Amino acid sequence: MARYELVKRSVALITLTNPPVNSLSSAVRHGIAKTMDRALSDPKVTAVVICGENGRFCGGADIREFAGPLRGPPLLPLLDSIEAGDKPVVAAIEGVALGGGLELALVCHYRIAHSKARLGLPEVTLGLLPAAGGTQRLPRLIGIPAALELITTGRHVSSQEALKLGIVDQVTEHNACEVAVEFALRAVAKPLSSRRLSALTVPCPPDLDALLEAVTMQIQKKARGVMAPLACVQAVRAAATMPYSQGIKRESELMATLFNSGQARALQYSFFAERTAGKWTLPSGAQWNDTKPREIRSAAVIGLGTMGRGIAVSLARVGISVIAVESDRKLMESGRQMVIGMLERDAKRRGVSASLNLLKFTLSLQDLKDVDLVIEAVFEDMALKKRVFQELSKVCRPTTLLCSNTSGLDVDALAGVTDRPQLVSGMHFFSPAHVMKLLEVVCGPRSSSETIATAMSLGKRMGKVSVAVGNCPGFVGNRMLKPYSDQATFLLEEGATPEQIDKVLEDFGFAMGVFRMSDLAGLDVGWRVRKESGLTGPDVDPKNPPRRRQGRKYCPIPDMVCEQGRFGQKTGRGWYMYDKPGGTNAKPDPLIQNLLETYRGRYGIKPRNITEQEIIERCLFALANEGFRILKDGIAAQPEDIDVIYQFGYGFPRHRGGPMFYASMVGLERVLERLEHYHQAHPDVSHLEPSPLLKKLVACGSPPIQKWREHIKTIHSHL
Ligand SMILES: C/C=C(\C)C(=O)SCCNC(=O)CCNC(=O)[C@H](O)C(C)(C)COP(=O)(O)OP(=O)(O)OC[C@H]1O[C@@H](n2cnc3c(N)ncnc32)[C@H](O)[C@@H]1OP(=O)(O)O
Repeated sequence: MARYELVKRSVALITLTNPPVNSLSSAVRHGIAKTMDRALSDPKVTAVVICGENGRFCGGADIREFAGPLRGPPLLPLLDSIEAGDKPVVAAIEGVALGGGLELALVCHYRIAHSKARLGLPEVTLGLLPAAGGTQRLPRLIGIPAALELITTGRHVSSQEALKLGIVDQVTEHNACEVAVEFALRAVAKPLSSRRLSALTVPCPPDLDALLEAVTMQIQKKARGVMAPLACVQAVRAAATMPYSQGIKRESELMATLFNSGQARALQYSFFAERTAGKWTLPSGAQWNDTKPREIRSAAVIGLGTMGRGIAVSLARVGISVIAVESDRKLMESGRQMVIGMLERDAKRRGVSASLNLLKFTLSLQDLKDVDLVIEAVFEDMALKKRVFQELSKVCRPTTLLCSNTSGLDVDALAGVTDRPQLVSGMHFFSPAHVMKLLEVVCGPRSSSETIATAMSLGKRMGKVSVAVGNCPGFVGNRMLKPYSDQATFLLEEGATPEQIDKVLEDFGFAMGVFRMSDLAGLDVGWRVRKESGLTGPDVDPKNPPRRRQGRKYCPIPDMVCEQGRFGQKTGRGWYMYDKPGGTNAKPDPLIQNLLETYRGRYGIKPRNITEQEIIERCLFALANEGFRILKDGIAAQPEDIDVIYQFGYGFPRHRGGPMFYASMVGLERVLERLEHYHQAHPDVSHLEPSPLLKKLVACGSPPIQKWREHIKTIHSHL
């Protein structure tokens, strides 16, 4: 796990060998301890270089080991002993030096980085802090403000930025290991005392308290309820105000509070969930690692509305040439201006030149005959989409992949009107498509494995977290949204207000409560869907009992809000009022309060006081309950997929892991018991009836989330 060689007769070269990222597993820590002892005790050795195999220095502690008891030498004393040694040690950083990997580099007396390397202390993103001396050494090296920023955000820096900050001594374009060996030979005669970071005093800014206060406030605003960044601030404060020996104790104490916290478990689960989601399997048995995606050089986007524009930008900025199609010249021209503006702003922010030459705008589908892939992003109307797919089938060459950005319509029905159903899939982007990281890749029953592999790989290339899902109304994300938002509107009937429900959800950690999110997305979209499905509007049978549709309980309040022309932020009025159309500053609106009171009066509903607990349980347990149904129906292959979708597409707080992980943390038995309780109180709300899979898992002793898959026997997997 750590290879030892003697090079240039007197330099001990220690290579970490734990692919793929050379994480500091117990075996690697053991290997470092053994090889360092050997180097320090061998009189032939005058200096040491530490590097990582396969061009990667070290990705930090082995996160998988956190779940078990500590084995092997603990990291902190091991690192302290490297720094205290009397032979110069040089870190040769290629690829990454992250977390414990950077802490290892910081105890080396010198650091050489390859020009393409990335460095950082991302522990905070795992609910932890850099507890192997990182919070004490980095401030001593680069000062409090810069260290505070890196430690509290976990941001990775390039080697060029690391050089500017003073984290590394040299950046090289050549083999960092060879450069480090030469560097080590030159360092032999030099004194080491000034190179031991723990011995340095911290350059402390005069306005330390104000700085720490400002950063704390920033964190509380941005990451409400998240513990780790606040603990990081306290650890850095210790570095600024205490000698190393005491600071390191404070670092350990703070780490102890974080290490076994639910937040740390959720964030570490989220790290692996994101990677698990990329590993899809289809019912045919084809999977991510045995199906080659097609190379996509050119693509077309049909429709230049909000979604189409964002999709065009996402494609062009990764070097794919894009033909954007509109049906109307005026719309095409305004779309062109907006796409160009978005690409220019994006390029400016990234310090690159905008790839405008990759864009072409047209009014004719005939121009698409040679593209590799088409993404249709027209209005959410099945008849219109079918016409587009029929036309594409005639126009595009037979090998062109045809994808729809539908947010919930039947992808197989679209495939059915084409001459190539195997080349059709859904690519459901989230708005704004050039910003939001989630992509649901919808596998129709006839989509080929190559089609899915290509859509997944294209998503990755565009920087998206892509998740393969099955084909059913709403797929995973929007199908689950229904019971969640239904519960929120039922709670309005019973006595809650939009701002009360949103506050509870935002305090839980959601980026936005359900009503603020609906105002942002536009209330008219759901209204149109409800009208089309006969739930509201003139087609509803007047003999229908009030507050019931299609045999189920129905809350018409969202329709009443829309009937008043309140479509959300864009109209300046929705569940809230805004300063102006397009405004974002949501204020409670007395008119909504009136509407709710009148409504309750009309139906004789006596408003009651609704607790925070009830809001959380009814909204979130109903959400997870639908997740269990989705798993049972084979629409998502694993709970991780659902959690990733909710984190990246719906603002579910990452430090809670996602709806399914949250249910597992609360305890499946408790979730079942509460759902049974609420279903008894609302027997006409089917979403509150506990799903068979939840019941089965509880009957099997509530296994950990990683084991749920073993209990899911889908009758027919859609994936
Ligand atoms: C106290 C705490 C201390 C001292 C710590 O050090 S906490 C760990 C801090 N380090 C990190 O947070 C780095 C985490 N890893 C990454 O950010 C990335 O993996 C990477 C930038 C190092 C590489 O990215 P990439 O090339 O895209 O590869 P993947 O992300 O797909 O990773 C490849 C596989 O390696 C597994 N992995 C990565 N890092 C670790 C780790 N530190 N411990 C355990 N396993 C790790 C990752 O899960 C992938 O596994 P598979 O999916 O292939 O099974």
